[in-house]
Amino acid sequence: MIEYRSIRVGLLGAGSVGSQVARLLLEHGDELAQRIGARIELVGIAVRDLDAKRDAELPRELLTTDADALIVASDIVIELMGGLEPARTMVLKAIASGADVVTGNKALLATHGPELYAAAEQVGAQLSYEAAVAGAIPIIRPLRESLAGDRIDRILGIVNGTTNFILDRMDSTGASLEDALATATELGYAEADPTADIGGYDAAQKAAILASIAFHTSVPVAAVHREGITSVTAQQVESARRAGFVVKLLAICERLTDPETGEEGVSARVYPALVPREHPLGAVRGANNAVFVEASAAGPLMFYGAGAGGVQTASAVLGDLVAIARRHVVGGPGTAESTHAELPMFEIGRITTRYAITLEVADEPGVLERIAHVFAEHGVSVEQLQQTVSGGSERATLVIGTHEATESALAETVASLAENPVVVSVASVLRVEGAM
Ligand SMILES: NC(=O)C1=CN([C@@H]2O[C@H](COP(=O)(O)OP(=O)(O)OC[C@H]3O[C@@H](n4cnc5c(N)ncnc54)[C@H](O)[C@@H]3O)[C@@H](O)[C@H]2O)C=CC1
Ligand SMILES: N[C@@H](CC=O)C(=O)O
Ligand code: NA
Repeated sequence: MIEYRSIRVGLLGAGSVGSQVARLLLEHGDELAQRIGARIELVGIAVRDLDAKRDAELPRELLTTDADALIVASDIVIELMGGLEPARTMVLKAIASGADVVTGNKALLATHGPELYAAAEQVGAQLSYEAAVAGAIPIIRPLRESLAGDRIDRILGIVNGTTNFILDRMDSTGASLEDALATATELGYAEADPTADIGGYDAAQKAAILASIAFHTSVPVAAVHREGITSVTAQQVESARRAGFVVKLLAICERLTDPETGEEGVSARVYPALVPREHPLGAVRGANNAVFVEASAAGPLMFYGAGAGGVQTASAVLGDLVAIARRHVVGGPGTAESTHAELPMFEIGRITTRYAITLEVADEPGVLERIAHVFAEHGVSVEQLQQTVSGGSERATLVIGTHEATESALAETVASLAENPVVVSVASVLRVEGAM
Protein backbone atom coordinates (compact mmCIF):
# COMPACT_ATOMS: atom_id res chain seq x y z
CA MET A 1 0.00 0.00 0.00
CA ILE A 2 1.52 3.31 -1.10
CA GLU A 3 1.65 6.04 1.53
CA TYR A 4 0.52 9.17 -0.25
CA ARG A 5 1.05 12.65 1.03
CA SER A 6 -2.18 14.62 1.63
CA ILE A 7 -3.46 17.69 -0.16
CA ARG A 8 -5.98 19.54 2.00
CA VAL A 9 -9.16 20.60 0.23
CA GLY A 10 -11.82 22.91 1.67
CA LEU A 11 -15.27 23.03 0.05
CA LEU A 12 -17.40 26.17 0.31
CA GLY A 13 -21.09 25.37 -0.27
CA ALA A 14 -22.90 22.02 -0.24
CA GLY A 15 -25.85 22.65 -2.56
CA SER A 16 -26.66 20.79 -5.80
CA VAL A 17 -23.07 20.76 -7.07
CA GLY A 18 -21.10 21.02 -3.81
CA SER A 19 -22.80 18.05 -2.13
CA GLN A 20 -22.05 15.87 -5.19
CA VAL A 21 -18.41 17.01 -5.27
CA ALA A 22 -18.07 16.01 -1.61
CA ARG A 23 -19.76 12.65 -2.19
CA LEU A 24 -17.54 11.80 -5.18
CA LEU A 25 -14.39 12.86 -3.32
CA LEU A 26 -15.29 10.66 -0.37
CA GLU A 27 -16.39 7.67 -2.49
CA HIS A 28 -13.49 7.70 -4.96
CA GLY A 29 -10.66 8.78 -2.63
CA ASP A 30 -8.42 5.77 -3.32
CA GLU A 31 -8.72 5.91 -7.09
CA LEU A 32 -8.14 9.66 -7.15
CA ALA A 33 -5.05 9.22 -4.96
CA GLN A 34 -3.60 6.79 -7.51
CA ARG A 35 -4.30 9.16 -10.39
CA ILE A 36 -2.87 12.17 -8.60
CA GLY A 37 -0.03 10.61 -6.64
CA ALA A 38 -1.36 12.29 -3.49
CA ARG A 39 -4.44 11.87 -1.34
CA ILE A 40 -7.18 14.49 -1.47
CA GLU A 41 -8.13 15.13 2.14
CA LEU A 42 -11.49 16.88 2.36
CA VAL A 43 -10.81 18.88 5.52
CA GLY A 44 -14.16 20.62 5.77
CA ILE A 45 -17.33 21.77 4.04
CA ALA A 46 -18.53 25.29 4.81
CA VAL A 47 -22.33 25.50 4.97
CA ARG A 48 -24.82 28.09 6.17
CA ASP A 49 -27.05 25.65 8.02
CA LEU A 50 -25.56 22.53 9.63
CA ASP A 51 -28.96 20.79 9.67
CA ALA A 52 -30.15 21.58 6.12
CA LYS A 53 -31.33 18.68 3.95
CA ARG A 54 -28.79 17.93 1.18
CA ASP A 55 -28.76 16.01 -2.12
CA ALA A 56 -26.04 13.69 -0.75
CA GLU A 57 -25.49 12.49 2.79
CA LEU A 58 -22.30 14.07 4.14
CA PRO A 59 -20.33 13.27 7.32
CA ARG A 60 -21.55 15.67 10.00
CA GLU A 61 -18.00 16.15 11.38
CA LEU A 62 -16.89 17.74 8.07
CA LEU A 63 -19.57 20.44 8.15
CA THR A 64 -18.64 23.86 9.50
CA THR A 65 -20.10 27.34 9.50
CA ASP A 66 -16.61 28.86 9.84
CA ALA A 67 -15.63 29.31 6.18
CA ASP A 68 -12.72 31.66 7.04
CA ALA A 69 -11.00 29.05 9.24
CA LEU A 70 -11.56 26.38 6.58
CA ILE A 71 -9.97 28.55 3.88
CA VAL A 72 -6.74 29.08 5.80
CA ALA A 73 -6.55 25.34 6.56
CA SER A 74 -6.75 24.38 2.86
CA ASP A 75 -4.24 23.91 0.04
CA ILE A 76 -7.05 24.01 -2.53
CA VAL A 77 -10.40 25.77 -2.01
CA ILE A 78 -13.48 24.78 -4.03
CA GLU A 79 -16.03 27.60 -4.16
CA LEU A 80 -19.56 26.38 -4.94
CA MET A 81 -21.68 28.88 -2.99
CA GLY A 82 -22.66 30.96 -6.03
CA GLY A 83 -23.38 34.70 -6.05
CA LEU A 84 -20.93 37.60 -5.91
CA GLU A 85 -20.46 38.06 -2.17
CA PRO A 86 -19.16 36.56 0.03
CA ALA A 87 -17.80 34.37 -2.83
CA ARG A 88 -15.48 37.12 -4.14
CA THR A 89 -14.04 37.92 -0.70
CA MET A 90 -13.55 34.25 0.09
CA VAL A 91 -11.82 33.47 -3.22
CA LEU A 92 -9.47 36.44 -2.69
CA LYS A 93 -8.82 35.26 0.84
CA ALA A 94 -8.02 31.75 -0.38
CA ILE A 95 -5.57 33.11 -2.98
CA ALA A 96 -3.95 35.43 -0.43
CA SER A 97 -3.48 32.53 1.97
CA GLY A 98 -1.61 30.54 -0.71
CA ALA A 99 -4.37 28.22 -1.85
CA ASP A 100 -5.37 27.35 -5.42
CA VAL A 101 -9.06 27.76 -6.24
CA VAL A 102 -11.66 25.84 -8.25
CA THR A 103 -15.01 27.51 -8.84
CA GLY A 104 -18.13 27.01 -10.96
CA ASN A 105 -19.31 30.55 -10.35
CA LYS A 106 -19.85 32.21 -13.74
CA ALA A 107 -21.51 35.28 -12.22
CA LEU A 108 -18.41 35.87 -10.09
CA LEU A 109 -15.95 35.35 -12.97
CA ALA A 110 -17.93 37.43 -15.48
CA THR A 111 -18.14 40.30 -13.00
CA HIS A 112 -14.88 40.18 -11.03
CA GLY A 113 -12.74 37.91 -13.24
CA PRO A 114 -9.88 40.36 -13.93
CA GLU A 115 -9.46 41.17 -10.21
CA LEU A 116 -9.40 37.48 -9.29
CA TYR A 117 -7.07 36.45 -12.14
CA ALA A 118 -4.65 39.26 -11.25
CA ALA A 119 -4.65 38.25 -7.59
CA ALA A 120 -3.97 34.63 -8.55
CA GLU A 121 -1.19 35.52 -11.01
CA GLN A 122 0.52 37.77 -8.48
CA VAL A 123 1.09 34.89 -6.07
CA GLY A 124 1.34 32.10 -8.70
CA ALA A 125 -1.96 30.49 -7.64
CA GLN A 126 -4.19 28.56 -10.04
CA LEU A 127 -7.83 29.62 -10.53
CA SER A 128 -9.76 26.99 -12.54
CA TYR A 129 -13.41 27.09 -13.60
CA GLU A 130 -14.39 24.39 -16.11
CA ALA A 131 -17.80 24.06 -14.42
CA ALA A 132 -18.65 27.72 -14.99
CA VAL A 133 -19.44 27.30 -18.70
CA ALA A 134 -21.65 24.50 -20.04
CA GLY A 135 -21.45 22.44 -16.81
CA ALA A 136 -19.96 19.00 -17.43
CA ILE A 137 -18.91 19.71 -21.03
CA PRO A 138 -15.15 20.20 -21.36
CA ILE A 139 -14.87 23.58 -23.10
CA ILE A 140 -12.61 25.86 -21.03
CA ARG A 141 -9.68 23.43 -21.13
CA PRO A 142 -10.07 22.63 -24.87
CA LEU A 143 -10.14 26.35 -25.69
CA ARG A 144 -7.23 27.18 -23.42
CA GLU A 145 -5.02 24.13 -24.00
CA SER A 146 -6.03 21.91 -26.93
CA LEU A 147 -6.65 24.91 -29.23
CA ALA A 148 -3.86 27.07 -27.79
CA GLY A 149 -1.93 26.91 -31.07
CA ASP A 150 -4.92 27.66 -33.27
CA ARG A 151 -6.83 30.88 -33.94
CA ILE A 152 -10.46 30.86 -32.87
CA ASP A 153 -12.71 32.85 -35.19
CA ARG A 154 -16.15 32.19 -33.79
CA ILE A 155 -18.06 30.41 -31.04
CA LEU A 156 -21.79 29.69 -31.31
CA GLY A 157 -23.09 28.18 -28.10
CA ILE A 158 -26.27 26.93 -26.51
CA VAL A 159 -25.04 27.50 -22.98
CA ASN A 160 -28.25 27.73 -20.94
CA GLY A 161 -30.09 24.47 -20.37
CA THR A 162 -33.31 26.00 -19.03
CA THR A 163 -33.96 28.17 -22.09
CA ASN A 164 -33.04 25.37 -24.48
CA PHE A 165 -35.53 23.13 -22.69
CA ILE A 166 -38.24 25.82 -22.97
CA LEU A 167 -37.61 26.54 -26.67
CA ASP A 168 -37.39 22.83 -27.50
CA ARG A 169 -40.69 22.23 -25.70
CA MET A 170 -42.35 25.10 -27.58
CA ASP A 171 -41.01 23.62 -30.82
CA SER A 172 -42.01 20.00 -30.18
CA THR A 173 -45.39 20.53 -28.46
CA GLY A 174 -46.53 24.00 -29.56
CA ALA A 175 -46.57 25.08 -25.88
CA SER A 176 -46.51 28.77 -24.94
CA LEU A 177 -43.39 30.15 -23.27
CA GLU A 178 -45.27 30.41 -19.94
CA ASP A 179 -46.38 26.74 -20.06
CA ALA A 180 -42.93 25.52 -21.11
CA LEU A 181 -41.35 27.53 -18.28
CA ALA A 182 -43.80 26.00 -15.80
CA THR A 183 -42.72 22.51 -16.97
CA ALA A 184 -39.03 23.49 -16.69
CA THR A 185 -39.69 24.65 -13.12
CA GLU A 186 -41.58 21.43 -12.25
CA LEU A 187 -38.66 19.35 -13.57
CA GLY A 188 -36.19 21.39 -11.52
CA TYR A 189 -34.29 22.92 -14.48
CA ALA A 190 -35.26 26.56 -13.93
CA GLU A 191 -34.07 28.61 -10.99
CA ALA A 192 -36.63 29.61 -8.33
CA ASP A 193 -36.35 33.06 -9.95
CA PRO A 194 -35.81 32.12 -13.60
CA THR A 195 -34.89 35.68 -14.69
CA ALA A 196 -31.18 34.77 -14.96
CA ASP A 197 -32.10 32.03 -17.43
CA ILE A 198 -34.91 33.49 -19.57
CA GLY A 199 -33.50 37.03 -19.45
CA GLY A 200 -30.24 35.75 -20.97
CA TYR A 201 -28.10 36.92 -18.01
CA ASP A 202 -26.66 33.46 -17.32
CA ALA A 203 -25.79 32.97 -21.01
CA ALA A 204 -24.23 36.46 -21.17
CA GLN A 205 -21.93 35.62 -18.23
CA LYS A 206 -20.84 32.45 -20.03
CA ALA A 207 -20.33 34.39 -23.29
CA ALA A 208 -18.06 36.86 -21.47
CA ILE A 209 -15.94 33.99 -20.13
CA LEU A 210 -15.75 32.18 -23.49
CA ALA A 211 -14.88 35.35 -25.44
CA SER A 212 -12.16 36.30 -22.95
CA ILE A 213 -10.42 32.94 -23.36
CA ALA A 214 -11.00 32.53 -27.10
CA PHE A 215 -9.71 35.98 -28.06
CA HIS A 216 -7.09 36.56 -25.33
CA THR A 217 -8.99 39.69 -24.37
CA SER A 218 -10.65 40.69 -21.12
CA VAL A 219 -14.39 40.81 -21.92
CA PRO A 220 -16.59 42.20 -19.13
CA VAL A 221 -20.18 40.94 -18.96
CA ALA A 222 -21.37 44.54 -19.38
CA ALA A 223 -19.88 44.48 -22.91
CA VAL A 224 -22.00 41.48 -23.92
CA HIS A 225 -25.14 42.44 -25.88
CA ARG A 226 -27.99 40.54 -24.19
CA GLU A 227 -31.52 39.69 -25.28
CA GLY A 228 -33.42 36.90 -23.50
CA ILE A 229 -36.27 34.73 -24.75
CA THR A 230 -39.14 36.48 -22.96
CA SER A 231 -40.62 37.88 -26.17
CA VAL A 232 -40.34 34.68 -28.23
CA THR A 233 -43.88 33.59 -29.16
CA ALA A 234 -45.40 30.21 -30.01
CA GLN A 235 -46.25 31.76 -33.40
CA GLN A 236 -42.58 32.56 -34.13
CA VAL A 237 -41.50 29.06 -33.13
CA GLU A 238 -44.22 27.51 -35.33
CA SER A 239 -43.33 29.70 -38.35
CA ALA A 240 -39.66 28.79 -37.87
CA ARG A 241 -40.56 25.10 -37.75
CA ARG A 242 -42.51 25.31 -40.99
CA ALA A 243 -39.58 27.04 -42.70
CA GLY A 244 -37.06 24.39 -41.56
CA PHE A 245 -35.59 26.39 -38.68
CA VAL A 246 -35.57 26.14 -34.91
CA VAL A 247 -35.38 29.05 -32.43
CA LYS A 248 -32.37 28.78 -30.08
CA LEU A 249 -30.93 31.14 -27.48
CA LEU A 250 -27.36 31.56 -28.73
CA ALA A 251 -24.24 32.95 -27.12
CA ILE A 252 -22.06 34.20 -29.98
CA CYS A 253 -18.43 35.24 -29.61
CA GLU A 254 -16.82 36.45 -32.80
CA ARG A 255 -13.57 37.91 -34.05
CA LEU A 256 -14.46 40.69 -36.51
CA THR A 257 -12.63 42.97 -38.89
CA ASP A 258 -14.12 46.34 -39.80
CA PRO A 259 -14.40 46.27 -43.61
CA GLU A 260 -13.66 49.99 -43.88
CA THR A 261 -10.85 50.56 -41.39
CA GLY A 262 -9.43 47.03 -41.15
CA GLU A 263 -9.64 47.33 -37.35
CA GLU A 264 -9.92 43.95 -35.59
CA GLY A 265 -12.31 43.53 -32.68
CA VAL A 266 -14.54 41.19 -30.74
CA SER A 267 -18.30 40.85 -30.55
CA ALA A 268 -19.98 38.93 -27.72
CA ARG A 269 -23.75 38.69 -27.79
CA VAL A 270 -26.70 36.62 -26.62
CA TYR A 271 -30.03 36.53 -28.39
CA PRO A 272 -32.69 34.15 -29.68
CA ALA A 273 -32.03 33.28 -33.33
CA LEU A 274 -33.27 31.04 -36.10
CA VAL A 275 -30.92 28.10 -36.67
CA PRO A 276 -31.35 25.65 -39.57
CA ARG A 277 -32.63 22.31 -38.30
CA GLU A 278 -29.78 20.51 -40.05
CA HIS A 279 -27.12 22.60 -38.23
CA PRO A 280 -25.53 20.63 -35.34
CA LEU A 281 -26.94 23.21 -32.90
CA GLY A 282 -30.44 22.73 -34.36
CA ALA A 283 -30.44 19.16 -33.04
CA VAL A 284 -29.65 20.07 -29.41
CA ARG A 285 -32.71 18.91 -27.47
CA GLY A 286 -34.02 19.39 -23.94
CA ALA A 287 -31.78 20.93 -21.28
CA ASN A 288 -28.57 19.95 -23.09
CA ASN A 289 -25.86 22.45 -24.02
CA ALA A 290 -23.58 22.54 -27.06
CA VAL A 291 -20.73 24.78 -28.07
CA PHE A 292 -19.80 25.02 -31.75
CA VAL A 293 -16.27 26.38 -32.22
CA GLU A 294 -14.83 27.54 -35.54
CA ALA A 295 -11.03 27.60 -35.49
CA SER A 296 -8.82 28.59 -38.42
CA ALA A 297 -6.85 25.35 -38.66
CA ALA A 298 -9.09 22.85 -36.85
CA GLY A 299 -12.26 23.96 -38.66
CA PRO A 300 -15.65 23.46 -36.99
CA LEU A 301 -15.71 21.54 -33.69
CA MET A 302 -18.74 20.68 -31.57
CA PHE A 303 -18.79 20.10 -27.79
CA TYR A 304 -22.05 18.60 -26.55
CA GLY A 305 -23.58 17.24 -23.34
CA ALA A 306 -25.03 18.10 -19.95
CA GLY A 307 -24.72 21.82 -19.29
CA ALA A 308 -26.23 21.65 -15.82
CA GLY A 309 -27.07 19.25 -13.01
CA GLY A 310 -25.39 18.63 -9.67
CA VAL A 311 -23.50 15.41 -10.34
CA GLN A 312 -22.73 16.26 -13.98
CA THR A 313 -21.25 19.63 -13.02
CA ALA A 314 -19.34 17.97 -10.16
CA SER A 315 -17.42 16.03 -12.84
CA ALA A 316 -15.99 19.28 -14.23
CA VAL A 317 -15.09 20.50 -10.73
CA LEU A 318 -13.25 17.27 -9.99
CA GLY A 319 -11.40 17.50 -13.30
CA ASP A 320 -10.03 20.90 -12.30
CA LEU A 321 -9.23 19.65 -8.80
CA VAL A 322 -7.26 16.65 -10.08
CA ALA A 323 -5.30 18.84 -12.53
CA ILE A 324 -4.36 21.29 -9.76
CA ALA A 325 -3.54 18.50 -7.30
CA ARG A 326 -1.21 16.87 -9.85
CA ARG A 327 0.64 20.17 -10.12
CA HIS A 328 1.09 20.10 -6.33
CA VAL A 329 2.80 16.75 -6.81
CA VAL A 330 4.98 17.47 -9.84
CA GLY A 331 5.45 21.25 -9.34
CA GLY A 332 5.59 23.92 -12.02
CA PRO A 333 3.57 27.04 -12.68
CA GLY A 334 -0.18 27.08 -13.27
CA THR A 335 -1.91 28.51 -16.34
CA ALA A 336 -2.36 32.27 -16.12
CA GLU A 337 -5.15 34.12 -17.94
CA SER A 338 -4.06 35.25 -21.37
CA THR A 339 -5.25 38.76 -22.23
CA HIS A 340 -2.31 39.87 -24.37
CA ALA A 341 -4.46 40.68 -27.44
CA GLU A 342 -6.81 43.13 -25.67
CA LEU A 343 -8.93 43.56 -28.77
CA PRO A 344 -11.58 46.30 -28.67
CA MET A 345 -15.22 45.30 -28.22
CA PHE A 346 -17.43 45.99 -31.24
CA GLU A 347 -20.90 47.21 -30.34
CA ILE A 348 -23.92 45.33 -31.70
CA GLY A 349 -24.55 47.84 -34.54
CA ARG A 350 -21.28 46.75 -36.22
CA ILE A 351 -22.03 43.05 -36.50
CA THR A 352 -23.44 41.53 -39.65
CA THR A 353 -25.88 38.67 -39.87
CA ARG A 354 -29.01 37.60 -41.74
CA TYR A 355 -32.56 38.41 -40.67
CA ALA A 356 -36.08 37.05 -41.03
CA ILE A 357 -38.71 39.78 -40.78
CA THR A 358 -42.45 39.16 -40.67
CA LEU A 359 -44.74 42.04 -41.63
CA GLU A 360 -48.51 42.43 -41.64
CA VAL A 361 -49.25 44.65 -44.64
CA ALA A 362 -52.25 46.01 -46.54
CA ASP A 363 -53.20 43.65 -49.37
CA GLU A 364 -53.27 46.19 -52.20
CA PRO A 365 -51.39 46.78 -55.48
CA GLY A 366 -47.85 48.22 -55.24
CA VAL A 367 -47.20 47.09 -51.64
CA LEU A 368 -44.36 44.70 -52.48
CA GLU A 369 -42.61 47.38 -54.49
CA ARG A 370 -42.86 49.90 -51.64
CA ILE A 371 -41.56 47.38 -49.11
CA ALA A 372 -38.67 46.40 -51.42
CA HIS A 373 -37.84 50.09 -51.79
CA VAL A 374 -37.46 50.51 -48.00
CA PHE A 375 -34.94 47.65 -47.88
CA ALA A 376 -33.01 49.00 -50.89
CA GLU A 377 -32.91 52.51 -49.38
CA HIS A 378 -30.99 51.16 -46.37
CA GLY A 379 -28.69 48.90 -48.36
CA VAL A 380 -30.28 45.69 -47.02
CA SER A 381 -30.52 43.07 -49.73
CA VAL A 382 -33.58 40.79 -49.77
CA GLU A 383 -32.83 37.12 -50.35
CA GLN A 384 -36.37 35.78 -50.34
CA LEU A 385 -39.91 36.98 -49.82
CA GLN A 386 -42.97 34.92 -49.11
CA GLN A 387 -46.50 36.32 -49.13
CA THR A 388 -49.59 34.75 -47.58
CA VAL A 389 -53.09 36.19 -47.94
CA SER A 390 -55.84 34.76 -45.76
CA GLY A 391 -59.16 34.40 -47.60
CA GLY A 392 -61.45 37.44 -47.30
CA SER A 393 -58.79 39.45 -45.47
CA GLU A 394 -57.57 42.89 -46.56
CA ARG A 395 -54.20 42.09 -45.08
CA ALA A 396 -51.30 39.95 -46.16
CA THR A 397 -48.40 38.46 -44.23
CA LEU A 398 -44.93 38.94 -45.69
CA VAL A 399 -41.94 36.92 -44.50
CA ILE A 400 -38.72 38.48 -45.77
CA GLY A 401 -35.32 36.82 -45.52
CA THR A 402 -32.31 39.09 -45.99
CA HIS A 403 -28.75 38.56 -47.11
CA GLU A 404 -26.08 39.57 -44.58
CA ALA A 405 -26.57 43.13 -43.33
CA THR A 406 -25.28 45.18 -40.44
CA GLU A 407 -27.42 45.49 -37.30
CA SER A 408 -27.46 49.26 -37.67
CA ALA A 409 -28.78 49.05 -41.28
CA LEU A 410 -31.36 46.49 -40.19
CA ALA A 411 -32.51 48.62 -37.23
CA GLU A 412 -32.99 51.62 -39.55
CA THR A 413 -34.87 49.43 -42.05
CA VAL A 414 -37.23 48.12 -39.37
CA ALA A 415 -37.85 51.65 -38.04
CA SER A 416 -38.73 52.85 -41.58
CA LEU A 417 -40.97 49.83 -42.16
CA ALA A 418 -42.84 50.49 -38.92
CA GLU A 419 -43.60 54.05 -40.09
CA ASN A 420 -44.62 53.08 -43.62
CA PRO A 421 -48.40 53.49 -44.17
CA VAL A 422 -48.73 50.11 -45.97
CA VAL A 423 -47.26 48.26 -42.98
CA VAL A 424 -49.89 47.34 -40.40
CA SER A 425 -47.34 45.87 -37.99
CA VAL A 426 -43.79 44.49 -37.79
CA ALA A 427 -44.81 41.13 -36.32
CA SER A 428 -41.35 39.62 -35.82
CA VAL A 429 -37.66 40.29 -36.39
CA LEU A 430 -35.31 37.38 -35.76
CA ARG A 431 -31.67 36.94 -36.71
CA VAL A 432 -30.66 33.86 -38.69
CA GLU A 433 -27.44 32.18 -37.54
CA GLY A 434 -25.51 29.12 -38.63
CA ALA A 435 -26.91 29.10 -42.17
CA MET A 436 -24.95 26.50 -44.12
N1 LIG B 1 -26.46 23.63 -10.59
C1 LIG B 1 -25.91 23.58 -11.79
O1 LIG B 1 -26.36 22.85 -12.66
C2 LIG B 1 -24.71 24.41 -12.09
C3 LIG B 1 -24.21 25.31 -11.18
N2 LIG B 1 -23.11 26.04 -11.48
C4 LIG B 1 -22.57 27.00 -10.52
O2 LIG B 1 -22.09 26.29 -9.37
C5 LIG B 1 -22.29 27.07 -8.20
C6 LIG B 1 -23.14 26.28 -7.22
O3 LIG B 1 -24.38 26.00 -7.82
P1 LIG B 1 -25.49 25.09 -7.09
O4 LIG B 1 -24.84 24.02 -6.32
O5 LIG B 1 -26.48 24.76 -8.13
O6 LIG B 1 -26.13 26.15 -6.11
P2 LIG B 1 -27.00 25.85 -4.79
O7 LIG B 1 -27.82 27.07 -4.53
O8 LIG B 1 -27.69 24.54 -4.92
O9 LIG B 1 -25.88 25.70 -3.67
C7 LIG B 1 -25.17 26.74 -3.10
C8 LIG B 1 -24.98 26.38 -1.64
O10 LIG B 1 -24.07 27.31 -1.07
C9 LIG B 1 -24.55 27.65 0.21
N3 LIG B 1 -24.02 28.94 0.61
C10 LIG B 1 -24.31 30.15 0.11
N4 LIG B 1 -23.62 31.11 0.77
C11 LIG B 1 -22.88 30.48 1.70
C12 LIG B 1 -21.96 30.93 2.69
N5 LIG B 1 -21.72 32.20 2.85
N6 LIG B 1 -21.36 29.99 3.46
C13 LIG B 1 -21.63 28.67 3.29
N7 LIG B 1 -22.50 28.19 2.39
C14 LIG B 1 -23.10 29.10 1.59
C15 LIG B 1 -26.07 27.65 0.07
O11 LIG B 1 -26.69 27.51 1.32
C16 LIG B 1 -26.28 26.46 -0.85
O12 LIG B 1 -26.44 25.26 -0.12
C17 LIG B 1 -22.95 28.36 -8.67
O13 LIG B 1 -21.98 29.34 -8.84
C18 LIG B 1 -23.59 27.99 -10.00
O14 LIG B 1 -23.73 29.08 -10.88
C19 LIG B 1 -22.43 25.91 -12.67
C20 LIG B 1 -22.90 25.03 -13.61
C21 LIG B 1 -24.10 24.24 -13.42
N1 LIG C 1 -29.38 27.72 -14.89
C1 LIG C 1 -28.30 27.22 -15.67
C2 LIG C 1 -27.52 26.19 -14.86
C3 LIG C 1 -26.15 25.98 -15.36
O1 LIG C 1 -25.30 26.82 -15.58
C4 LIG C 1 -28.86 26.55 -16.95
O2 LIG C 1 -30.08 26.40 -17.06
O3 LIG C 1 -28.08 26.26 -17.84
NA1 NA D 1 -17.68 23.05 -18.73
